[in-house]
Amino acid sequence: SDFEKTVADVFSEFQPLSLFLTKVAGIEDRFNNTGAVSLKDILSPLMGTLEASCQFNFMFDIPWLVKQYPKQFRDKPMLLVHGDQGRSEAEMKTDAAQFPHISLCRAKLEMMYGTHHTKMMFLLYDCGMRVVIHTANLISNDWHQKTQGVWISPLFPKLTEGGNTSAGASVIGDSPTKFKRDLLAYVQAYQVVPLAAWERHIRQHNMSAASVYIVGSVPGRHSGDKKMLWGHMKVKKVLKEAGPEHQKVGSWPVIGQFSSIGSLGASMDQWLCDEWLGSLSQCRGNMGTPLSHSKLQLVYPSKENVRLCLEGYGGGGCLPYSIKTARKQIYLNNFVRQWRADGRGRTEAIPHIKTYTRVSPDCKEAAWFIVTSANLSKAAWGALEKQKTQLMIRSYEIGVLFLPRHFGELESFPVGPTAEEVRDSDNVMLPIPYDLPPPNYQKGDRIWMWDVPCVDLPDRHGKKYCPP
Ligand SMILES: O=C(O)c1c[nH]c2c(Br)cccc2c1=O
Repeated sequence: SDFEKTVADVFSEFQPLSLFLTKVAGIEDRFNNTGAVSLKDILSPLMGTLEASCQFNFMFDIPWLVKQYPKQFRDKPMLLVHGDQGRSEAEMKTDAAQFPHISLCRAKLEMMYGTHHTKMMFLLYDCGMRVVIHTANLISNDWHQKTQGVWISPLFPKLTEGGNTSAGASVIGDSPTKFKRDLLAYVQAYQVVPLAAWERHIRQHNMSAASVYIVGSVPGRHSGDKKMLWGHMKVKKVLKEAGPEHQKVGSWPVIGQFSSIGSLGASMDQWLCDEWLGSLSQCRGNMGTPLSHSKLQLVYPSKENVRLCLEGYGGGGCLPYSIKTARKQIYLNNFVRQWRADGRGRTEAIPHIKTYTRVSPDCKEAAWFIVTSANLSKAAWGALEKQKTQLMIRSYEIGVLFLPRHFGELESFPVGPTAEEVRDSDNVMLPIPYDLPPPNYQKGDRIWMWDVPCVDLPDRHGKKYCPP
């Protein structure tokens, strides 16, 4: 029965996609016992005997983070990769100073408004290493009552012959999706000394079992063939080369789901529908016919979704969409859908997860799926400049793209509305985090903005919302 399941059981039940949600306090056990992990689960000795780890993230509570490691691993070297500058970097150094096994590495952020959003773990074991790509900050609140996504890699064994074998251009021990090549390119883009050791660890492991694509973003103005390496242009490239056929999926809707929205331009045709949707609606054999913007659905919590969530209005604190930005892009109201996740028991767990997918009109199949740190913003996905010759990205982001062809020559993923169906299915099934189709906003409801008071109706704790 469920209560005896270990994290090793939970992990093996959800292969080969290995796509999990985080556990949520206060919901029925069945929604946490299958297809869901905590940070302690991920770091458990049952997943491997840790020698060292590297944590990429945006927000860190270092004393809390240390306590998530099992006691026997609490002195193993840990590198924290962050983007903090000035005072917040000083605070981080103070927090880290009390832990001799922790060192810090600041990612360069030379583009205005760029952030180090990437949420990734490198876990080096005595017998191999694992990569975890997820959406949660390393603070207690992000792992308590929110919906977060986690992809956990297979255990990558150490390469036998001669270790790092930097065989010139090609990479030894890579997968059909070039996971290792692209992960190395991402790590190398930081150009910081502390990551050189982790680059070597990656080189020394056989990652041929990785069946997902890396979709990363690194700050900069990327041109030439580097233009297709990052952000939405990487997605476009992969979908064009290896995505499902246009005649099968060409009319399917594209669904974006995220926890924040950037300034996307005065009209939908400037970036959202031409450039960004143009990349995410790519498929093999596509003759360039753009997807009608009536097929774009954007899942982002409404005010009522926040009011009724487990955390009450406070849950909106991680949905930093400002009225200043919202009033410049009212066209978004035509695309937004509610967050509802009854199938996973998480309708009331605010979505900090970010996912992007393309599903059939009957909601039974998915053409592809992405879980990533990237919200709906130009800073994260990139914006083409100079007559589309360069892709300008402000932030570090990372995610993974699942294509059906790498999971048994499938043409599409059957969609699993509940974790039990995915667990019990004999064939590959996509554990979709939210209900399909995403419901429209109700009349009188509005998009959540974190700087707009809510004084008409109280939340479940009887509180109103009066932002500072
Ligand atoms: O990378 C992330 O996950 C996040 C980035 N920026 C945020 C702001 Br600004 C305000 C509140 C929450 C977040 C957040 O969660």
